[in-house]
Amino acid sequence: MSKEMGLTPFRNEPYLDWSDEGNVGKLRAALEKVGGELGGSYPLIIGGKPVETEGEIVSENPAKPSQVVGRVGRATEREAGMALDAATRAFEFWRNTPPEARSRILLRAAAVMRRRRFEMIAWEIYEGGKPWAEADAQIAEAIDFLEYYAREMLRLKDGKPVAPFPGEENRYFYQPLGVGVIIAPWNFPTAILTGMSSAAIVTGNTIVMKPSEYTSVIGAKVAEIFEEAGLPAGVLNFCAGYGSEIGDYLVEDARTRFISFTGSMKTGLRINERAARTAPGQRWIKRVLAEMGGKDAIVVDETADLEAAAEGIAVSAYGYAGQKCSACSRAILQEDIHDEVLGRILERAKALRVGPPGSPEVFVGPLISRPQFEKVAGYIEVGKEEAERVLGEDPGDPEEGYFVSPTVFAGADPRSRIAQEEIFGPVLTVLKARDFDEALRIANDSPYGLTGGVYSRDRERLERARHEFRAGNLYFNRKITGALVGVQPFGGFDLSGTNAKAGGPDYLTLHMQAKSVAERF
Ligand SMILES: NC(=O)c1ccc[n+]([C@@H]2O[C@H](COP(=O)([O-])OP(=O)(O)OC[C@H]3O[C@@H](n4cnc5c(N)ncnc54)[C@H](O)[C@@H]3O)[C@@H](O)[C@H]2O)c1
Ligand SMILES: N[C@@H](CCC=O)C(=O)O
Repeated sequence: MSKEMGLTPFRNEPYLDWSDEGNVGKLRAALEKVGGELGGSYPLIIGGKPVETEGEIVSENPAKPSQVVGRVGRATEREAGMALDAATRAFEFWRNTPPEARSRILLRAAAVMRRRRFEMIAWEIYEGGKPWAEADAQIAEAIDFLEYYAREMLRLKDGKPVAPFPGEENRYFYQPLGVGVIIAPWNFPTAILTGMSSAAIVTGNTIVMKPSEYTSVIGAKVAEIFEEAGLPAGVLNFCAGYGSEIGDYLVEDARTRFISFTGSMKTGLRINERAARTAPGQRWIKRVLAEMGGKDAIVVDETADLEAAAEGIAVSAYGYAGQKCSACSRAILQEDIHDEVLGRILERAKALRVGPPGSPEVFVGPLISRPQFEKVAGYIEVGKEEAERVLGEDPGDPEEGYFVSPTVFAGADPRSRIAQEEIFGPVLTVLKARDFDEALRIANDSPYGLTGGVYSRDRERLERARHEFRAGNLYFNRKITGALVGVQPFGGFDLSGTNAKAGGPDYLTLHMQAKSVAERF
């Protein structure tokens, strides 16, 4: 147990206080320092050695697309194959490395991340377009994953008790799986990449780590932090590349034992299908963890604190410009309070500062990329056909940054596209329901089931929602984003994914196989 190593119990890393001038000064200094490092080159790292590639990924600042954040190696199938080989070789020693030693690497990585916190926040701002508080929350969450999984491994290292049987010793314990392919999205480029990678590593697996093509510089920094923490060569192989170029190859290869993916439903389902086929020479059924999108709803009834509801909806809808799988994209308001809550949402949304994340007051930064900007702009056109746009403007010139202002559509049909499809931008669809029954029915009328919320003071309704609201992460009388590691294990139902519950007590076991050993004396 963690007590054996003298560890304090897990506690979430506190967020930085941006009203503290000291923190503001430190971040400005980090932004300047990192600003001087923009445009640098980052090779792949395979088996601990830098590997140059013919092509490159040119990563840009979404708030200023002409600014190159960095140039990162762009793996082809050749380098992806090299990475799988290196991970396969490293598995031979890493699987036998004591769990305590593996946990120590995570603890050390957390310490390195803490020391480099302002620098990492700065990279999040430049490459991810994150407002300050969001960028900071990313690094805090990454630290949390490292600290939490280090302790979880110590809890699980000796397995679990089984029923005693006369004349025998019976043991039940866990062993690593093998080579894992880690495929991450761009929207939580430090936290999710660190979380998925550290869980795989601490359980004794070796990995090929593929960050999103939009945030590959941050991927290189995360790899660097693990190296600085003393992770042996070959355990983590940094293999940046385009999903369309190396994704299928990594998923289908016989050397791959498991895939840990976070991203869109479309890609997740593709991975799931391809991983199910048995490649020649493959000796296992591949395991797939696929955490995917959402079309998350908040229901407000007539008993609710309407002020709190409007605040929770606005924060959940527009934080990081709505680019969270947990974002509120549907507000379902009972008809007797609909107009009042809508009015309060509009008030709040209008007051949000939109722009390049140059100061702590900016709440809505840019969308991540031109394709994402075009996708959201397209949905705004769809929304204008399907409902009434009561807030928002047509997006401006993408050459000036991928900005879209907070947008609200009202009067939509719950079956319309803007009420059914994941938009992944600062676009909220407000729906009207006759009563709580209808509100819950509308909330559940989605192929997704990631997050959800209810604002109500009615105990009976809350208890009903507790069981009937189809969401892996359900919140009452608060915002529906910002799940905390160890506190709200994260992962959805239905087509939101495999319900892996990152940051929870079952997560690490998904990266291992359990063994029963019986010895008769
Ligand atoms: N449920 C969660 O925990 C969670 C968390 C964050 C984001 N998301 C979801 O992620 C999506 C946004 O992320 P995104 O745009 O990066 O998603 P995406 O599916 O486009 O890409 C995710 C990753 O998959 C890779 N990829 C693309 N094609 C592939 C293929 N054929 N094989 C293997 N890998 C491939 C990409 O290169 C990237 O690294 C949203 O839908 C969001 O809801 C979910
Ligand atoms: N875990 C994050 C969402 C991750 C997906 O984008 C939250 O709870 O807001």
